[in-house]
Amino acid sequence: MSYFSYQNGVLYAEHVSLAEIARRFGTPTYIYSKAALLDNFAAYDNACKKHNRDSNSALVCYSVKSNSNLAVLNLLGKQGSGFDIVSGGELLRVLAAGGDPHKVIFSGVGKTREEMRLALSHDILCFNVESIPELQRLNEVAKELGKRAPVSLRVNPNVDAKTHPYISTGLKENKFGVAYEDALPTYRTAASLPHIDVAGIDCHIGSQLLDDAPLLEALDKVIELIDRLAAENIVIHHLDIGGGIGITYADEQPVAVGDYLSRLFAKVDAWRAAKYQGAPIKVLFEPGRSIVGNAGILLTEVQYLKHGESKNFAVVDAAMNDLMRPAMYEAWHGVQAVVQHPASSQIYDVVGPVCESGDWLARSRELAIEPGDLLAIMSAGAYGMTMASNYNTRGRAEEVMVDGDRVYSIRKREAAADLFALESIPQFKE
Ligand SMILES: Cc1ncc(COP(=O)(O)O)c(C=O)c1O
Ligand SMILES: N[C@@H](CCCC[NH3+])C(=O)O
Repeated sequence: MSYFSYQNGVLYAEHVSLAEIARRFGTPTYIYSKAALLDNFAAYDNACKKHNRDSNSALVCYSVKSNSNLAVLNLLGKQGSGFDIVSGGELLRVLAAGGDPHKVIFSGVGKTREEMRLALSHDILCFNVESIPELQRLNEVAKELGKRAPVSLRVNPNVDAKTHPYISTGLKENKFGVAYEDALPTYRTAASLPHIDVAGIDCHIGSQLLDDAPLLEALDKVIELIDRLAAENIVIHHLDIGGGIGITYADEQPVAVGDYLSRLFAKVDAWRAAKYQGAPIKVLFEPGRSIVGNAGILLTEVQYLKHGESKNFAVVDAAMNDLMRPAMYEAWHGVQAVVQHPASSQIYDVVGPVCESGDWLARSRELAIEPGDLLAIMSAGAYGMTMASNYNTRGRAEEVMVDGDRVYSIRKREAAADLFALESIPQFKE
């Protein structure tokens, strides 16, 4: 199903015209489709059910960093989703959205004591620990609270995810996880610490993966480790394979979530049957982009058309502070005119008002546009609003959710003037 499509020459989100959204909510505005979010989550959920997994034997822990809007978290939580967090702030957002802390896993290389306390006090499902010093710190903090911390080690399987180097995380040179060779001794340390409970094993090899072969290769390596740990009586109760499945930005053809999960569960089931008399192991997933990426777009208005010496620029009212991906990774996002009209087309770079040459959203696109026209920046639901900043003292975009023929604001626009009002003005003495 297409959640964003043209009807009589106007681009719609589900059954609401983007022109109407701009009129009601202004621009720039992130627009999310509720149906897309539900369908994308269901792709995981249905594949788990198809392979006879219930919530005790499989759990989707949506990766909050990809889109942490409270309405999005609330919607997914109501579908039974757990959450993968990387900060105390993300835990507070999950709680504010009504998410279940017992379904929260905490990833990240730099957890502070305060964040550990917060997570322990809410009895989260598991800490994905990334180093021995972190393990020791967690043991101390759990001791202070009179608790035991459930732990997975994030193992770095040294598998090439074949994605952009900035979003590849499972190689030796990446800062993430414990080296594969060090995993056994690190588990021995974990098992010896009085306030640590070894619960699982975790890996996450990168993002925007189009093929599941590297994920299945990582799974093989994780399985091998679990067997070696079992030989030492260190029992692993869950296996977390991370997130990483990609989406279509241009013409990429990512593996279907259902196919990937089928192959993964087939491997897991065959292994458990061969080595553990069929005793199941719980499988966790940490998807972000594949749930929200194509469920969102960024709506912006053309302010000026500027014809430079060698290029034409469409200056719009969204910028790198709203959508950082093009500036940061030279990421490609589709750009569609909301109203198709007969103006003659030209090749434009779509740029924002921020004072950086890197402030572009799209390059060399053929567009038939005039000042005042609306453009939709496609596939912007993941790592869009969550990576936004107030650079250039710009306010933040509005966010709305479309549900059939209804649309509602899910975050009040923050104008630059609001930012100013938040700060007290310092008094300088002569
Ligand atoms: C630890 C961890 N889990 C899950 C994710 C979500 O990844 P994706 O959005 O590619 O599914 C990320 C981001 O890459 C991550 O770093
Ligand atoms: N922010 C990245 C993905 C990072 C994944 C986090 N480990 C993107 O926009 O593609």
